[in-house]
This record gives sequence, structure tokens and C-alpha cells, in this order.
Amino acid sequence: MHKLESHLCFGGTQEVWAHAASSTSCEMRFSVFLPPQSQNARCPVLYFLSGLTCTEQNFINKSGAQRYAAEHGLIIVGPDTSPRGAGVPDAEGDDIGLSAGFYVDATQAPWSAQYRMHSYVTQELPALIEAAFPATDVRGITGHSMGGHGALICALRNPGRYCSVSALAPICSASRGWGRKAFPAYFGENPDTWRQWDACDLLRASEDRLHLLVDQGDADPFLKDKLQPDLLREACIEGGHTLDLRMRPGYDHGFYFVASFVGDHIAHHAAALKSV
Ligand SMILES: N[C@@H](CCC(=O)N[C@@H](CSC=O)C(=O)NCC(=O)O)C(=O)O
Repeated sequence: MHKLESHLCFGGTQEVWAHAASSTSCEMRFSVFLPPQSQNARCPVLYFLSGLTCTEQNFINKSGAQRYAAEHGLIIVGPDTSPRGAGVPDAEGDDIGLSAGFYVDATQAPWSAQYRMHSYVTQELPALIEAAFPATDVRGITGHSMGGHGALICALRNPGRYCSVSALAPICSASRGWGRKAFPAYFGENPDTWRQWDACDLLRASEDRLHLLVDQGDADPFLKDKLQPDLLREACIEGGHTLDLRMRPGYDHGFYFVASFVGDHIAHHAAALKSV
């Protein structure tokens, strides 16, 4: 593992690291913000999963999250959004292949060998973070757009692994929304296989009851066709989950929206993670 960047920020340190990942069989980068509190004690970790077209950089450059993480004493870890490097498969379009790992473990060739972001994000990366940084094993998970879908499915498929979950403008039902192109490629043509990675289907089937915080701009151009918060609302009612879905008048999909509400999400996670 080697450090690529280190910047003092709000009394903490914003770092970027690279390491050889076994889940994805390639070098992976991740960001880690270490709050000032982590100089003296281990801190809980919030995982932030980014959206389509992103690397580990977009969130740390554009969200302004460091200020809130420093205030609350949370480590924030931001993985890349797909495997990368020589030989990693790709396809035409922003919503499949590079930067579009959808936080799933693909089952179909050629994707299945390296598009294993679910294993990477839920198992390999936390093990590394908890061994190499001043982190506890108390974890929360959040994300934006494809990363919001990722946060939901990571929590739903791994009961007990995360103490808190939230999402900003998530793809709520990837198999019916923004994942309509990637899911058949990653899992094959049988829709039953897609449902195992679709947040709404998982919410309906889950025996765990989640308490979800979701923010969504009502001027988001992807709202109706690709994000579909109405499906999330219905699935939460059917599955008995608590959903605090806050529709934000006038906000669109990008990082201006994320920056406006990321502080609320960090406060929400801090309250849950620090009460464990
Ligand atoms: N070009 C794409 C949309 C690209 C986009 O809006 N990406 C978002 C995430 S969308 C869902 O996962 C993003 O975070 N971009 C990075 C940034 O720095 O803004 C299209 O129009 O289909």
C-alpha cells in the first residue's frame, strides 16, 4: 500500500492511497479523511460511495465533507467506483464498465473476474482500514446516485455490518432505473438475478428493519426515469422500514446538491456511530 496524497484540512488530514486489491485483481485507490480526533483515539468510519463517472477524487474535491467530519470526529473513506487498469473490461457509455461498478459482484464474463466492488467495499477495504488506520469497526455507509444505491445494497446484503445508512439522490431500483444497461451485462438476462442487487427488492425481502435518511432534489433531471424515489417509498412501506425522504425544492443532481446536504448526513451518522 502506498500514499499518493496528504493534505492538512480542518485540523485533520485528507489522504489518498493505492493498494493491490485481491477482490478486483488490480490496483485500487481510496481516499481517507482522518479527523483531528484520530490523532489521540480510534474513530468510527463513514464509507462514502460515489456515483457514475467518479473516481476517489470527486467527493473529496467537491463535497466539503471534511469540515463536518472534523467537527464530529468521523473518518471518511471514499473508494473508487470500479476496477481500473490494463485489461479491465469496459463498454460504450457512462453507465457500464469503468466508473460504473454499481458496488456489485458481477457473475457474467468478462465482468465477473474484476467487477467485484461489493466484496471490495464491504470486506476487503474495511479490513484494510481497520488494520492500517486509527479506525474502530463501527461503520456507517452513505453515497450519491450510483453510490446511494451502493450504500443501500451494502447495508441490506450485510446485516449488522453497518450501524447507519443514508443516501443522497440514490438510484433506488437499479434494475428498473440507471442500471438497466449494466445489470443484464453483469448478471445475465434473468431478472431474478438482478433483484438480488436491487435496493427496492432487497428492502421488500429484508428481515432487518432499516432507518433510512435520503435527500433528493426535485429539479434533478434524472429523478423520474433513473432514480425513482417513489419506488423506494413504496418498498420501505412494504418492508416496514423507516424512511426520512426529504425532497429539496430546486436542487439538481450534482455536487452543489451533495455539498448542501452532506453536513446533515454526517451529523446523522455521527449520532448513530458514536452511540455504539
Ligand atoms: N454524464 C452522465 C451523468 C454524469 C453524472 O451526473 N455523474 C454524477 C453521478 S450520476 C449517478 O451515479 C457525478 O457524481 N458526477 C461527478 C461530478 O463531479 O459531478 C449522464 O448525463 O448520463
